[in-house]
Amino acid sequence: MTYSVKEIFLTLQGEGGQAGRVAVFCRFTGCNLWSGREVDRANATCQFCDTDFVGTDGPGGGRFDTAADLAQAIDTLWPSNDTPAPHGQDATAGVPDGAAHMQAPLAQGRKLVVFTGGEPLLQLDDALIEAMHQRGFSIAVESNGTLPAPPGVDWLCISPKAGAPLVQTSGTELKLVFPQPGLSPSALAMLDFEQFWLQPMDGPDQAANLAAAIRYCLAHPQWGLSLQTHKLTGIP
Ligand SMILES: C[S@@+](CC[C@H](N)C(=O)[O-])C[C@H]1O[C@@H](n2cnc3c(N)ncnc32)[C@H](O)[C@@H]1O
Ligand SMILES: Nc1nc2[nH]cc(C(=O)O)c2c(=O)[nH]1
Ligand code: SF4
Ligand SMILES: [Mg+2]
Repeated sequence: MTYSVKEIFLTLQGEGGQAGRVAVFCRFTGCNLWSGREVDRANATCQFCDTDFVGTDGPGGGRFDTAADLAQAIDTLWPSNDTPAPHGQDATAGVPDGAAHMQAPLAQGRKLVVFTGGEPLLQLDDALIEAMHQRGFSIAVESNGTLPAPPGVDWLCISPKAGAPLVQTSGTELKLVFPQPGLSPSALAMLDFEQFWLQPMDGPDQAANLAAAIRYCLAHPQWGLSLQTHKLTGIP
């Protein structure tokens, strides 16, 4: 399996229930709901995408022939931690990388990779999940929910899109870009997720979308507000 990757970068998770956490982002090339070309946007199933996922020319991007090669490239970006943690505790001290996933999967301080795209479930497979776990990473995924998630994902974020079939109806967090004509939060509220977020649609109507999302959350407390904090802070 060859993996096609737009970019790999270290940043803070900007969105959802893990906002603020340090993570390596691996952005796969390609999506099943839009070609990524501006000439195709108006006819795409998903028309509001804020991301360039075309090609392999971003920082750290490229084609990786094996899961081991891609896992190594991702691991290289995790900051080497030579500063002792408080109280002499290191979350991973004495834990061989191969056994690190026996710890609480999302424990703070653990290595974290976020697979996104494009649509990561077009490429993420068992071999890559195994290779990341072997290196001590917890695995988060940002998906549009049109494809089934493989087992072993530690944090699964599903962001459904109006007009696209929702196949993956369970996960950790459901993060709905809001508003989307034809896809009401009430149609998703009974699905099997631990957290429910409204994320205001970025674009020309961002201010109105933010106000509408806040109003909806205040009236429907099952839902919380997810801000794209990386855009507020100016980080990738
Ligand atoms: C670029 S997508 C890639 C992952 C996957 N294809 C998906 O759609 O979930 C990453 C996240 O950004 C969200 N997103 C994309 N465009 C957005 C926009 N204009 N405003 C707010 N969120 C957006 C998506 O819904 C998704 O949660
Ligand atoms: N900082 C940061 N957080 C993010 N959370 C989801 C993102 C994505 O594009 O999938 C994203 C992103 O692009 N940057
Ligand atoms: S599904 Fe995700 S990556 Fe694909 S076009 Fe929509 S927001 Fe962008
Ligand atoms: Mg993004």
